[in-house]
Amino acid sequence: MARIQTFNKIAAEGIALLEARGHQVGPDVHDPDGILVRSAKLQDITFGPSLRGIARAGAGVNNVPVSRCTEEGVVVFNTPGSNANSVKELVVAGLMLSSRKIIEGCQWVQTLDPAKVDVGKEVEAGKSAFGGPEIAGKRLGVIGLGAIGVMVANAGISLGMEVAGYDPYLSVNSAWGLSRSVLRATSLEALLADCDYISIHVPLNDETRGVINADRLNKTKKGARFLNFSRDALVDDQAMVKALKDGTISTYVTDFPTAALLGNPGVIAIPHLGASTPEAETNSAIMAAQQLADFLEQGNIKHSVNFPECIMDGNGGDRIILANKNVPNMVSRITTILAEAELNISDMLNRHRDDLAYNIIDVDQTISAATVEKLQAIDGVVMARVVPGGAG
Ligand SMILES: NC(=O)c1ccc[n+]([C@@H]2O[C@H](COP(=O)([O-])OP(=O)(O)OC[C@H]3O[C@@H](n4cnc5c(N)ncnc54)[C@H](O)[C@@H]3O)[C@@H](O)[C@H]2O)c1
Ligand SMILES: O=C(O)[C@H](O)COP(=O)(O)O
Repeated sequence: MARIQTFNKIAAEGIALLEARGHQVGPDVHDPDGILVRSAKLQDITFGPSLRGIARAGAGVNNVPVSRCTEEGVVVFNTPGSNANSVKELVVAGLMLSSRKIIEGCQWVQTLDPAKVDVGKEVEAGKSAFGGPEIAGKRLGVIGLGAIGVMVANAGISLGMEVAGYDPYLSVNSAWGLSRSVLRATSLEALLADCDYISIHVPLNDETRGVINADRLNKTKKGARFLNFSRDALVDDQAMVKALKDGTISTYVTDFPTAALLGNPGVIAIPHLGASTPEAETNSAIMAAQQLADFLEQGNIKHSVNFPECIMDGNGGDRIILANKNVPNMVSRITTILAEAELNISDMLNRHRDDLAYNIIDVDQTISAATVEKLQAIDGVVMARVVPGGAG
């Protein structure tokens, strides 16, 4: 049994999956082996020595101190694509809201006093103040063509838009899913200069922080509508407010409101609702719970953002999982210690990702605590554990 601490309300299906597998789950669990989280910030949390994995039920991991986790041998998971449809649907709504003055119009209708005016007559007389263009035939630029960006780009095509995409790291999987009608923008600047509607779908990291800055906004097509359903810090708020004031951007739709944006005309601020559908919450919770349980029970790693993918069927005997710096001679040092302990390796898988290697090693005999200690003491070993319950 593992102890799993939750840091947000996680959909019941995910909790049930873990409990059905015999794990203790909840917000008050102490000394956790695993953490299950949505958007709660974990940067200021000190992790105890028992922690082995963190599963983010969702896509963005900027709330998790991933580098620190890697150094401490903690595997971080996310759930790619689990909430993409939910976000895509809200982006489609955002396109409409950015184009037609639906929110202002609805707010105005609520101000009409039926005791004083004929509401139907007043609506017909006043509606011309709330018109706006159709999106069909206009050009949509999608920055980042991952799980969400591909769906948004394809939805744009279905809605009769011309769509251009920009993603220097486009995966083969995304390329397969992308409509052939989507044009390739040669650069971010070219996309910004050419598009009437722009939607950004990239992770927040050191490369993308502030990617939409004053310089790029100055080069953006006059009157463009900008949608941000990714993260607040991708966009320089002050520069966006200025662009809204001078008409460079006509509407900024964001799922990540900040103090600097509130009260500015042209801002449509949504309270981070992109993934708030029962379908997305259930999908994400189940995927996160499954991945965390598979890792804690068997050492298998799927959809980690800091460890390599590594999955091996067990043989029913003891299993060691071990992470080490990806430098020469590590495997021989590990296997030497196992040989000295007279352990026969029945199966072994070694994978690496950047500077980190991860090993799953099944042996025919029982592994002693002393052997694990020797493995942990090898210079360059970040983490070594016997998976409780063996590799069956
Ligand atoms: N509003 C919400 O509730 C909500 C929900 C899910 C995800 N998100 C945000 O959306 C982001 C994207 O989610 P996803 O599921 O599509 O992730 P994803 O990993 O499937 O796709 C991200 C894409 O961005 C691309 N990319 C990375 N750096 C880039 C750059 N500098 N320029 C252009 N493209 C770049 C990658 O190649 C990848 O194709 C998440 O990281 C998260 O921050 C928000
Ligand atoms: O990155 C994500 O998956 C989204 O921002 C969703 O966040 P949430 O799980 O807090 O709704």
